[in-house]
Amino acid sequence: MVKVKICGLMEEKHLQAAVDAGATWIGFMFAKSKRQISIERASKLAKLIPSHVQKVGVFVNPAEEEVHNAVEAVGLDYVQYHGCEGPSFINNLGYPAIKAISIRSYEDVEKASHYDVDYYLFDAPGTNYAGGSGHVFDWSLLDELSIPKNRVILAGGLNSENVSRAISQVEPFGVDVSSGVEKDGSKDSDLIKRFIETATTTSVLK
Ligand SMILES: O=C(O)c1ccccc1N[C@@H]1O[C@H](COP(=O)(O)O)[C@@H](O)[C@H]1O
Repeated sequence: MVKVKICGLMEEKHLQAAVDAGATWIGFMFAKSKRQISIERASKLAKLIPSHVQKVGVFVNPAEEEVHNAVEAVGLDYVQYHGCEGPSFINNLGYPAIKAISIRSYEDVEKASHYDVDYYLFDAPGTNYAGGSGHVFDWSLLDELSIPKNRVILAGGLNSENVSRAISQVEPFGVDVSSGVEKDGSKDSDLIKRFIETATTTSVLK
């Protein structure tokens, strides 16, 4: 079954909807974004998350100190690097890591092979911010991967209408969504439930 990450949660009711519907990862956005959350607020919300659901902190070119503080205060299980962080920066920090890579071309896909991380998150390039644009990239660029599929998380403009197609085509380990579970600019519990149900009931076998 495909794993699901719901990203950019800021309110208790939406977090609860994601947990109840079976999310594997909950993402807190610490980088500059309309979904940015403070460490204090994320720490409070994190206390409501059961231990089988993993907490991911999303950063864009952070200072090391910033990452250490958030991991400790929030109890993050993974750090998602969504900027231009290099392999040595990520390795030196030493936390379980997800490296996001913006995909415009096959050369971008190949950048994944430079990193030794737990998961590779392939996303569309950002517009106002480094990610969370709601745009889809050309999934066929992932047809020939040099990294194992069980390390791939697909992101970028996913929603309950296109996620089944995305899973059938890319066969990722997980999918990640932010804008696609929002209504009028805010997260929506029904959209979160529908997305998780659709993704987790889609067969990964072609
Ligand atoms: O969500 C944001 O605002 C954001 C800002 C800066 C870096 C990453 C961000 N979000 C990440 O992008 C993916 C895809 O978002 P979407 O589904 O296309 O809206 C999202 O899941 C976050 O991991």
